[in-house]
Amino acid sequence: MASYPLLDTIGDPADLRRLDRKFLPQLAEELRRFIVESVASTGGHFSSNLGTVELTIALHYVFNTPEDRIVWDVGHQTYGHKILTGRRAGMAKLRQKGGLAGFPRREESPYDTFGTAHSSTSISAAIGMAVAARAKGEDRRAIAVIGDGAMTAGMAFEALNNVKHSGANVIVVLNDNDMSISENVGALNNYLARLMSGRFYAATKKTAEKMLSVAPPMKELAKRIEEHAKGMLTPSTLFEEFGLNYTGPIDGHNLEVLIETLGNVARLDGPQFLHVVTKKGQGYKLAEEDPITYHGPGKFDPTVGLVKAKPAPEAKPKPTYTQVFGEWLCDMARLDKRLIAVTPAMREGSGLVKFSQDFPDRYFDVGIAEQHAVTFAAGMAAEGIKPVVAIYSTFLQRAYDQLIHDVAIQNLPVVFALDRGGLVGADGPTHHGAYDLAYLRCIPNLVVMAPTDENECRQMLYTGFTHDGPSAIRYPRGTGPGAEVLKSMQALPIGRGSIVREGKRVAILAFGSLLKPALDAAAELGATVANMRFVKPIDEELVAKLASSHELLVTVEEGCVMGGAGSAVLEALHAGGFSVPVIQLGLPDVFVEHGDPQQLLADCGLDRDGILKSIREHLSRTSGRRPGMAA
Ligand SMILES: Cc1ncc(C[n+]2csc(CCOP(=O)(O)OP(=O)(O)O)c2C)c(N)n1
Ligand SMILES: CC(=O)[C@@H](O)[C@H](O)COP(=O)(O)O
Ligand SMILES: [Mg+2]
Repeated sequence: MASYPLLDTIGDPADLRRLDRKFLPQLAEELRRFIVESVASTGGHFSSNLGTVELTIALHYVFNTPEDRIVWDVGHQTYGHKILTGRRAGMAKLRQKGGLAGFPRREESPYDTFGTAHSSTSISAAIGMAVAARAKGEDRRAIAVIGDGAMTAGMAFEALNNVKHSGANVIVVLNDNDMSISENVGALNNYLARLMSGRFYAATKKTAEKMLSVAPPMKELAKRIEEHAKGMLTPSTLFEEFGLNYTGPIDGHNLEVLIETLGNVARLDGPQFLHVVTKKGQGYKLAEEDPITYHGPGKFDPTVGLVKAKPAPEAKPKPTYTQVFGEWLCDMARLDKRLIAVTPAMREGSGLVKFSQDFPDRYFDVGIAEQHAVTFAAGMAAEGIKPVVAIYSTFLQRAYDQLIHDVAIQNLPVVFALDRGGLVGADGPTHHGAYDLAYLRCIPNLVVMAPTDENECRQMLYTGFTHDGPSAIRYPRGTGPGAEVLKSMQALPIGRGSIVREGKRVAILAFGSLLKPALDAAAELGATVANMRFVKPIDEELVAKLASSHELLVTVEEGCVMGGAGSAVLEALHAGGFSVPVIQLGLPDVFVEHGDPQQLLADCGLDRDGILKSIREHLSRTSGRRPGMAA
């Protein structure tokens, strides 16, 4: 049984701050070891958490948390923070139903000062907290801890642009590990590399070690670090142009330097920018060597590391929808030279690794910059290119105006390959693709498709690509029902669904991934089932046909009921003058928590039993019979 003698004594940061500094390296070793053991047993974000062990300890050691507010950007790197703030036991149920969230949540702890998970919000929030403290006459600091990947988003620069003007005394700590999920990209990344590899970093590191070796009184040390750091920075850095006092870069794994420098920075007036250099995966060799694979692994044996699951020889492994997309993209690129793929920093998650290798000149990772990704694609489409934007449903929310203003109004042929449509599971409410059917179908010119299986996904991607206007194909995280994926590609008739099961009295109109439970429920009821395929344009003819021949229509979608695909059916019925009763099944008007996706679907009544229950309760209510009786 692993032992953590020092970590066992830390119930909260006050305990940490009572520790003599000489014990902090041991605490870091125990915390890092605990993170390895715990995350290997539950799965979760791994390499980013190993990289922030010392930084987390130093932040809680120097600042009077939770009175001083730490805002973690993205927040996937906060397991150490959660462990040191009294939630170590909760790590056993990390990202499981009823367990700890994988990101900071205000309702989870007073130390989680701001809910994050979508990147690049921390500086804005910290400025807000600093201005609030000043307005309330409270003496507290607000510290944003942001990664170099998160720094590539426009929102981070909107905040930097405002910080001096706001008068907010924020401290921005850049956790620079030269990685996003993939390798970080863009000019800022190169700039940071120059700051890191130039004379600044080497000199600071050497000086700090020299200073520490003579161990002068701390006050003297702090003063000399500050002078030295100051003295080096002849050319002002980009961050000083924004009005922040830049310090660094410093070694983010050296607790002494971190504590001294943070303490020093904390005492300086005006907005501060501390550049900290860390290694993603620090302390676990396999993650240090491959921080991408170890960014968000499932469960694994830490003594062995992640091993590729060997499928049983006879079993043909089911491809994920992401893999179906990635394969289609390469096939389509070979057929049409106009195709260019764009991703906002999600190469692996969106299935673009192979495409990036096979078509490097037609592959663009724009960094965490969804707004730029969409309008960049629109610019290409305006010039006859056929861009495919691979983007998670939840992250497209960041570029909603660009979708409308730059793509749809101009009716430009951009294909949105919307991965993670529906409930994603462990990442929870910030990442569920819950709203895309609603937020997409109200946009004119946009064709919105939801495949019911892997082959239909491929055909819909082709349909979107050959359509002369914008289109979105939304598919869920993970695998589908296991349909054979035909290599041939056939464009589907736009706006056409079809009846896939003939029945009577009740007709279930299924959209996307929930066709399977709909069919299972229909088999029990003798109901009709339609695969609607298109959320927009909705197949009004099919809706009218079903309304004219059934007593009850049931719409089923893995998306919010409010404004979703079912609402499109209601609108079609109303326009056609039908008054047939309709049950709309989908995600409820609440933020669905994190947990196992199948369990979450069942909790939302979107599995076979849930669909059956809703229909039977309706029928018994309307026919005066008790729930539970056969329809
Ligand atoms: C708006 C948004 N887009 C994409 C993501 C997906 N994402 C999560 S972490 C990450 C990389 C973050 O890099 P960095 O800030 O450097 O943190 P590190 O993982 O290196 O610690 C990305 C792209 C996100 N969380 N939010
Ligand atoms: C923190 C973050 O936003 C990403 O790491 C996200 O968790 C990836 O999600 P998938 O695991 O679905 O690719
Ligand atoms: Mg990084």
